[in-house]
Amino acid sequence: MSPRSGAPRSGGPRHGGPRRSGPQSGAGRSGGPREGAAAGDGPGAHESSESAVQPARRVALDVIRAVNADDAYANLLLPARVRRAGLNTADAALATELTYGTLRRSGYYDRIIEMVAGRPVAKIDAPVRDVLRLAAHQLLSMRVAPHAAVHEAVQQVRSLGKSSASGFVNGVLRTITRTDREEWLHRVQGEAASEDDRLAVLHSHPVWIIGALRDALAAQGRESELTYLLDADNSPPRVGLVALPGLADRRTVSARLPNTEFSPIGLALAAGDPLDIAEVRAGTVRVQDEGSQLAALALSRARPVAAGERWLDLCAGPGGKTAVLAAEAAVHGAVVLANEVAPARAQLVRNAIAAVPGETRVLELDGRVVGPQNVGAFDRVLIDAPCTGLGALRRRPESRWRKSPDDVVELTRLQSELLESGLTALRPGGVLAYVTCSPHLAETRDIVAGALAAHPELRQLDTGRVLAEITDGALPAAAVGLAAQLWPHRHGTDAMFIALLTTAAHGDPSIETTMDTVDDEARGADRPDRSSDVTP
Ligand SMILES: C[S@@+](CC[C@H](N)C(=O)[O-])C[C@H]1O[C@@H](n2cnc3c(N)ncnc32)[C@H](O)[C@@H]1O
Repeated sequence: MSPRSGAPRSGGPRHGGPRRSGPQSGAGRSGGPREGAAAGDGPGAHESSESAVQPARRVALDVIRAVNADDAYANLLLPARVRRAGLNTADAALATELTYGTLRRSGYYDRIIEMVAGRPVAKIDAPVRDVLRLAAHQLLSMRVAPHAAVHEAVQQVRSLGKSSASGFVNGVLRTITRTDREEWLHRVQGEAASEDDRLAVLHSHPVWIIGALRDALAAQGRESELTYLLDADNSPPRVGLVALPGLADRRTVSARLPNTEFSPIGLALAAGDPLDIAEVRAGTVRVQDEGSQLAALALSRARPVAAGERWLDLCAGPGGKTAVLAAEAAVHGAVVLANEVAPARAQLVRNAIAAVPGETRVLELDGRVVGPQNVGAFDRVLIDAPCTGLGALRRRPESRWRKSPDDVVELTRLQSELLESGLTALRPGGVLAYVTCSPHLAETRDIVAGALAAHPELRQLDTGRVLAEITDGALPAAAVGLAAQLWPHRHGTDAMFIALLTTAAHGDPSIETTMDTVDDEARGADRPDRSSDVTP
């Protein structure tokens, strides 16, 4: 079966600092346009230029500045800025494309800016650099008239109090417009130091992430799909909604919205504000990626629920999966305990489950202590572990540039400890779902293999089979061993990894009928040394 996403799109660069100081293009060779003084150029010019900037571009630059200068999150800040600016629907869509597109592809644009300017982007004044990236996105990836993009960029740099850099901005951007997009792609690829570097620049992912994604696809025999995945990471995700079981009837809502392809409780929102939907305002329909829905259902539907079961959601914030689990539990007379270490996120969990009847308590503990305090107390446990989020790059445009291989090292330690705690909390014969929104093998396969190696009594359930039942056989090619790996390019979901584990409880027939064979390979018998996975 071929991947779902369409033809590859252009774009993409690497993160981080300068790699090339030497100019490559004609303009670069001659030293490139001069940036001028970096400091503010006088108050009066600033205000009048600001009002001259088109509102969507003003909002986009504002958000990009906050992301790059203050570590803000675009997906959180943009909606607030759009509201504050009172943008109409068309301008809001434009601001979103400008912001997300620029942040995602800034690595690619940086390489071109470096070629033209004749210096590393790190040596360009940060606000000026952001103006250049925003304009480069319009010139290289959007259908914006070049003169409009250049003119607005010059106005923007003035509005930032950097009038002396306006000639530099004008020069760099005009030089970019003189070469067509295909030729830029060609030139940038010609500069690449290796095949992974070429893909990194072309698809705007850091090189170490290219390697991690390649390894994860290869584990499924799908390495050839890498460029489809990279393209999908650069494409806006569709908005998915979940109709909480027992609280919202998907058939009623789907009279207005189409069902999603795989999740039996999912709906797709093609356009518009989810808050325009009454059920969303009531909290019975929620925004949620289809992959997250399937992860929660894999646990709640792994086997029939007995009334009175106790379920634990150990890393619950902000509560998307808790809401599904709590709704499922309420239907069957089970009870959920949620836990989230960050108090603000624990509050989001409480908000997420406000519409769900029943008493779902939310603790605010380090998940590593919850197991030892509740030995064998839960029938089902969800460990939706903190992870690099490499499977959700579509949603968080800046995140790929913020993560590093060091994060993998730190996170994998925490993931193992949280899984250990969850296993301690699991009653013999109970079911545990280990889930990440990352396909990185060190965070997925290796964590599960470590647990299997440490606990001879532990077994893997056939997650692919459980998902096949949930989706009525519709989910293609998700199995990776006895676990499951979803993909943006293949399933249109975030790249969720799901592994179902159980301990064999003597005489528990429900386990014997759902349990597949033990995956000895996953236990680590022939496990390759993955330590190299976390180096760039
Ligand atoms: C991937 S997110 C969970 C997403 C959530 N299940 C949902 O569907 O909305 C991981 C969560 O684990 C939390 N976390 C990180 N370290 C933790 C710890 N030691 N104990 C418990 N939670 C932790 C993070 O704050 C984050 O909210």
